[in-house]
Amino acid sequence: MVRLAVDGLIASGAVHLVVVVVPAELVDAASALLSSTSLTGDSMPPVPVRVVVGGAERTDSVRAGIAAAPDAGYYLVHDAARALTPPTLIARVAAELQAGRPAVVPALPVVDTVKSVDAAGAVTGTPDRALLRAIQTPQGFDADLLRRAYATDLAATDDAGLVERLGATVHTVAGDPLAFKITTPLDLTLAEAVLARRRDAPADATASLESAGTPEAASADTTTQLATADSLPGGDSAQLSRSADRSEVAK
Ligand SMILES: C[C@](O)(CO)[C@H](O)COP(=O)(O)O
Repeated sequence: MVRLAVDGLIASGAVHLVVVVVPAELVDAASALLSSTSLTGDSMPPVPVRVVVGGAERTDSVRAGIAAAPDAGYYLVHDAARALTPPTLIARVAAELQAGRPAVVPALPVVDTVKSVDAAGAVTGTPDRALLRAIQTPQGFDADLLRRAYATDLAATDDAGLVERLGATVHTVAGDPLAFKITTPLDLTLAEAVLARRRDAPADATASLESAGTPEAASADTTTQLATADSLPGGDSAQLSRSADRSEVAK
């Protein structure tokens, strides 16, 4: 999953450096796994991949990743668990940063009705589904903004949550069903099916899967969608890829 996630970031053409954050005991294995990953198309320079040690919480790991790329102009924070994220989605997030957005996240409409509950499990409310979005990665940020967010002691389940607490506006772009988080055994079965189908019919596998979610996803997009993968201006952009260190990931 880490390898696929890093390959996707590089294939987007939008990154200059990838920092992979892993538990200490997996540094050697990750380094070996990724040693031949700094590959790009014929006309592009290779993208270096650095492996660094993370921390106990998501925020500790992202903080370590930021420290490993101190000169970046932009950061894309990505989950290795979203290993099948299409490079076009990564490029879409990067393009919005390039266009001047300080914080950009991929979003999909929510298909289930969502309820809040109290500690006893009793329903306390039903938020309007039309106003909800499921948020994916990579999440893109102006580097100074993300560094400021990480200079605080705030906690959140995603990086955009930290940036929101600073009062910054976070913009959404259309997410992609293929950027789903591979967390449960069922997710893994789906991921394997996607990869098998890609091997058997590379051209139409992704297209048909993407089209299943695209019209609704497009309606969630509050910004212009660009499908090109231009490099970001003004110095390095860095990718922080979370390690697949979740205990619930199926082995
Ligand atoms: C960042 C994220 O993928 C957005 O949906 C999600 O919050 C990550 O959660 P995790 O518990 O760290 O996997």
